[in-house]
Amino acid sequence: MASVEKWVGFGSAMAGVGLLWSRMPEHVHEEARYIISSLVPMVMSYFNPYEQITISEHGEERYRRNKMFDAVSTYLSSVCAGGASKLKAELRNNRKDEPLITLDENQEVADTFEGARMWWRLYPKASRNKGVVTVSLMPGDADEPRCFRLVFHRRHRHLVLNSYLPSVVRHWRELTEKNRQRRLFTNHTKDRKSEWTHVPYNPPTTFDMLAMDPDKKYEIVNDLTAFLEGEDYHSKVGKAWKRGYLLYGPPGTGKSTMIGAMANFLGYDVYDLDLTSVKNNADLRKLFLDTTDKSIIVIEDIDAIEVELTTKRKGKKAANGNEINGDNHVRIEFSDKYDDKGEVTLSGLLSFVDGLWSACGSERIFVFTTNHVDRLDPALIRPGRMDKHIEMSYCRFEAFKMLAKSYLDITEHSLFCEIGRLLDETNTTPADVADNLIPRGKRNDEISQLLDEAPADVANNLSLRYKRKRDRDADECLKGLVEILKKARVESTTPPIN
Ligand SMILES: Nc1ncnc2c1ncn2[C@@H]1O[C@H](COP(=O)(O)OP(=O)(O)OP(=O)(O)O)[C@@H](O)[C@H]1O
Ligand SMILES: [Mg+2]
Repeated sequence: MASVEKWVGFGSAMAGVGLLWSRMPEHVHEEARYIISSLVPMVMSYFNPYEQITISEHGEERYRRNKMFDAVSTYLSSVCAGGASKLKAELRNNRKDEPLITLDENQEVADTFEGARMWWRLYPKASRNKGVVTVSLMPGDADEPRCFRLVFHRRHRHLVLNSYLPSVVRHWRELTEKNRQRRLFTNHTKDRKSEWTHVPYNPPTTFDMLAMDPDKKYEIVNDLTAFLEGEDYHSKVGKAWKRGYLLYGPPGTGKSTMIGAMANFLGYDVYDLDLTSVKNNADLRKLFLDTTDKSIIVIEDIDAIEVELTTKRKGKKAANGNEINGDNHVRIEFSDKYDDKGEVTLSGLLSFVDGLWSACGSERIFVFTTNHVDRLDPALIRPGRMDKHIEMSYCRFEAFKMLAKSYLDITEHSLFCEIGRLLDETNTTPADVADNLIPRGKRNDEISQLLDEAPADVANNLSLRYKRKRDRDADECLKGLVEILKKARVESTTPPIN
């Protein structure tokens, strides 16, 4: 009975409120509605202990990709996609045959971080105005982009914002760095503007395969390692984090091969700058500013580039006394100022190597190559400008042994002594030696791959045959090399007939 009375009382109270509401003026209604609508979420959140963070595929500027979205996507693929029942697979454009596994839309996965449980869900693209036809000039403008939603208990808010999300980003950076497809850029002119285009870049050479004096190689690898770890050092001494290498030596001694080995060692992209298609210093500056950090900027055959440069000191002499101006090879000349209207100047180029503009961007390696170091303008090679001058020289015995290991898979042979002597008496390039170490028929590295993949009994048999073939190849190639070296020795000692 008491409860019926209570309900009757509640009903008449509500009727009273309704009467009061109907007598209120319209503007009071508006205000009351506003207060109620802002109170509802507060009340809801009081009872709902979960909070959420939305990470949209596009940032505030709608056409810029939100890197946090990519970070989460990569993180979830590697860390907790295994818990989801629907995944997507995609093959990336690099040499690895591993598909990239990502979370499918509307899938939820759970993750645990420092004991806190969180849930991720990928929401698909949604139409912004359901049932309304929108006309947009921009593709995708009518859609809400895809987004990840992270839900967690509010007591973990601090942990999520200060530790969990930063760790997701860190994880993403490490993974992308490891799996990144390296690129080879080159500049060209389009609509009278210089720009970079690129192709995937997987240089085949590593420092192990590079045939050169082992001490010199060790020194270069050490130098690059110190560079990689040099962030603190460079900021402590106030130097831009960059390094310049000048590689010089005759054709075929491995200068370009060394650049590939450097790119492999550092994991950097390579920008191959063709100065002849750069109009002026302003163009050059734009190209430099368009390069990314962690890159090698290469100018090959710098002595041979006929860049018509604005000259303030015509008739200047190079270190060897050659007249630079008018010389067939070197037309890089001095300008004391930047010349944006005219053409590329040496000072314009050097301002990026160690001038004002060199501080823009970090972790850059500059590599200049030349066949004629003596023809270069002294300004280009003065001490401190190019940090290291590396001579790539003719093939001697130590370098030959590295080539024999890479090409023939041998570390000793009865002809080694004779070859060593002949190499000392002739000036043969590693390219020429390497040319003579290529066996006919199936290549040895292909065979050793077959060996890896074959079942044990087949492999044993193959292995014997492989060793016999390798020895035959080595005999044949080394005998051929001896003949070639003997011929080269005779030619080098015979005076030319006038
Ligand atoms: N030091 C070396 N170690 C291993 N292979 C080498 C070496 N030098 C040359 N080669 C082989 O010879 C080929 C030509 O060498 P590379 O293009 O690096 O010479 P380069 O010094 O850049 O010549 P150029 O001055 O003409 O540009 C390479 O593809 C490589 O196979
Ligand atoms: Mg080269």
